[in-house]
Amino acid sequence: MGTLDHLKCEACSVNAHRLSADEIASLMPDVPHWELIEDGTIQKLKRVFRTDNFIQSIALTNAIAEQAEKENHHPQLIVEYSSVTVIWWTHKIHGLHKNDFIMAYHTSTLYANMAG
Ligand SMILES: C[C@H](O)[C@H](O)[C@H]1CNC2=NC(N)=NC(=O)C2=N1
Repeated sequence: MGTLDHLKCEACSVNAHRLSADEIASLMPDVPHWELIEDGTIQKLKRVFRTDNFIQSIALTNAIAEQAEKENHHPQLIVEYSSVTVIWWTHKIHGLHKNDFIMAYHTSTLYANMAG
């Protein structure tokens, strides 16, 4: 049970707090297997989820989509026959917000529950 387990996304505005390097470093342990990447000047969280087949990739994608709609916070998804790549960042602030860590945590939980 991590510190992000019971957290929900907050509504994000253009003035929302973009996480500092220290804040990101303190949150990374809560999202094991996620990678911090730089896309130009934008920091993002990325994880590749392996699947057994395309149907499973689509099922994981749909589960992530449902959660994203519920939280009104959406990832970039790359759906392939044996993996789903999930990339989180907050578009409005061109960087990482705590919402991204919350959603990365919940995405990992979805995957773990699907994998059984
Ligand atoms: C209008 C709507 O609330 C916003 O555009 C939301 C939708 N989902 C979002 N998802 C992400 N990752 N970043 C955003 O800034 C964002 N904004």
